[in-house]
Amino acid sequence: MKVVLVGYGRMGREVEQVLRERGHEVTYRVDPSGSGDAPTLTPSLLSGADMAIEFSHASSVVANCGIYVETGVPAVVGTTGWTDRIEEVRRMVGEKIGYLWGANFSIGAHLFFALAVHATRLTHAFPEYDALAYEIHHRRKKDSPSGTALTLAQKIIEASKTKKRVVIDRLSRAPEPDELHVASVRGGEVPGTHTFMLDSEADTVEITHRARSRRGFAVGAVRAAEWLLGRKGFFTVETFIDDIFGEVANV
Ligand SMILES: NC(=O)C1=CN([C@@H]2O[C@H](COP(=O)(O)OP(=O)(O)OC[C@H]3O[C@@H](n4cnc5c(N)ncnc54)[C@H](OP(=O)(O)O)[C@@H]3O)[C@@H](O)[C@H]2O)C=CC1
Ligand SMILES: O=C(O)C1=N[C@H](C(=O)O)C[C@H](O)C1
Repeated sequence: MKVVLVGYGRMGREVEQVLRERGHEVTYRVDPSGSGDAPTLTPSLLSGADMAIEFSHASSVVANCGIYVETGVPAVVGTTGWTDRIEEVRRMVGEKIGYLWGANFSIGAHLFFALAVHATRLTHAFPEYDALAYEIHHRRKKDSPSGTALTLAQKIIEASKTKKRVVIDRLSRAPEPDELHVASVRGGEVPGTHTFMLDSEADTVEITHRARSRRGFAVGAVRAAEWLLGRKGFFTVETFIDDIFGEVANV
């Protein structure tokens, strides 16, 4: 595949390495910081491209989607922090191009989601267990909570009989029993750690996904791009995971 990288920061560089290893070609790197070949995405940069892979900033996702649709180039998007506009993007995409978004492309994160959802269902019989979640990321991360934490929270709300709403950040009050509290910590170089906890008077059950590096995210994104080629419509990474690994993504 001839791939345009949109966003050439930590993830863009990692994706480039995986693309090379898997026999793909990077035709342009788009990044406003001066580290790429061009500062912003334009339709001409996508000419002749088979795919765009975007790890950029939340503020650019919707405008870039318009350019993918205009040029007919499919895109895999890993950028987080913009899902308040997901329905707008879904409508823009329609059946015109293939567009796949995921908050976390690492396979282990999807095993983590599946385990957390299963554990939540098991606690239907044990209401003494309360659920909570927290995530830790490097000091340069711009969005909070992480896209992965928000995705996890949505899945837990759907699976839980008690938790109905997500509350984030610092609470200056006690959470209500139907609120799932999701907290974020930022610092150091942590590539991404997410913990789901079930806690009772007797004990604690913890499920953690801890990325060792960004490689797992990048491999997943490139595999998702290979999967997307030739497909049309708006997909999330769960569809791709489900397709290649069976029911893991949707237990
Ligand atoms: N789905 C997944 O598996 C993963 C998702 N992510 C997400 O990916 C995103 C990027 O992460 P990461 O690479 O660590 O961040 P970085 O800050 O290292 O890289 C993002 C780059 O995108 C650039 N950028 C900003 N606006 C645009 C634009 N309009 N067009 C092209 N490039 C742009 C930034 O430039 P500048 O700094 O000048 O603004 C920056 O160089 C984040 O939203 C993060 O949460 C990260 C890891 C895994
Ligand atoms: O910004 C990051 O680094 C990461 N962002 C994604 C998220 O917001 O969930 C995925 C991963 O945790 C790394």
